[in-house]
Amino acid sequence: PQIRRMLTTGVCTSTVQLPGKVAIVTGANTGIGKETAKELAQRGARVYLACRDVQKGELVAKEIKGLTGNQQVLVRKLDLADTKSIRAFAKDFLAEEKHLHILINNAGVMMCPYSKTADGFEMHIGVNHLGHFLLTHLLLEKLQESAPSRVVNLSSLAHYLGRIHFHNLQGEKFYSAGLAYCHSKLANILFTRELHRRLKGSGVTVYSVHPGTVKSELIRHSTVMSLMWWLFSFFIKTPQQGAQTSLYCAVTEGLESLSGKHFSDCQVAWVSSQARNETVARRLWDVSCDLLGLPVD
Ligand SMILES: NC(=O)C1=CN([C@@H]2O[C@H](COP(=O)(O)OP(=O)(O)OC[C@H]3O[C@@H](n4cnc5c(N)ncnc54)[C@H](OP(=O)(O)O)[C@@H]3O)[C@@H](O)[C@H]2O)C=CC1
Ligand SMILES: CC1=C(/C=C/C(C)=C/C=C/C(C)=C/C=O)C(C)(C)CCC1
Repeated sequence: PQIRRMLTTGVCTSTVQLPGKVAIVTGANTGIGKETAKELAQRGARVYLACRDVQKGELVAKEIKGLTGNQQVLVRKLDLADTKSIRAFAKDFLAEEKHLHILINNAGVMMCPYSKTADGFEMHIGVNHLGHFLLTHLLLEKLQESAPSRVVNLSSLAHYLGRIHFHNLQGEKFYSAGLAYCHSKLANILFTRELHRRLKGSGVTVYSVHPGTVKSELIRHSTVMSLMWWLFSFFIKTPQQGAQTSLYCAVTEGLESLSGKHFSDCQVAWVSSQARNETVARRLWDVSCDLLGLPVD
């Protein structure tokens, strides 16, 4: 029980309510994203569930509306493995909403066999990093207009094993499904830090998060991980516990001075030396813009 307590700590104790606030949670139809969306709805926000499978999203929206009594839970199609879908999602959202206060870049894939997104990006870097990079870019003006506003990027402790191999960003020269995930989670932290640097003074703050080791569908591509999760299920967080740090970064008052930082168990957490490399962060930003056809500034 003591080990369990140690591995499942971190509760967002903020009582902040969110009436009139607008939030987007990517990958909100299951796991950590679903619980994050539920807690935001519970606090009165209008929550967009950005899901690649709208049917799954609608079932979850119905469940959240029933549980929270908040009818402002909307489902929109977003496939982060397709830049056309990301652009369509952003276009419709910008036409529909005057504000965006909270963007939770939560969706993710782990250890999938080598595959590519619709635009030819390796799946981990494509969905976990480039997809969210483009989405955030397209919504940035709205976030700035709605300041104070926040961006929360789901990363992982796994970033420690990550490296940004600029000569092999798409895994074409060598590929390991496990490491590809780690590289993409490192990219999430570098993006957080660089976005924070660029947004200083704008009222938009940015945080990266390790949610803990959480029982979810993330391990769906790995039999070994599935077995470990099953064996150690007593020690790992529930999705509701896993959502606490995202929620903490999204709502806690007075967190502005910690923009750019990485959080775990609702506290600032240490990151690897690669994740602190400003030169790599700037280069990754430029390369990402280049790959996505965004102007490099
Ligand atoms: N679980 C854990 O132990 C840890 C999780 N994390 C991070 O937390 C985040 C949430 O993961 P978790 O809840 O555990 O995992 P789940 O697999 O349970 O949820 C992932 C979500 O991402 C969605 N998703 C996957 N690919 C796409 C895509 N192309 N476009 C849009 N949505 C997509 C999934 O949709 P669908 O259901 O349709 O597949 C699902 O809703 C991830 O970023 C993960 O890296 C970090 C550290 C540990
Ligand atoms: C060794 C060990 C564990 C394994 C943890 C692992 C392997 C975590 C992997 C996390 C990942 C992949 C995060 C995703 O981003 C448990 C289950 C905590 C129980 C205690 C002993």
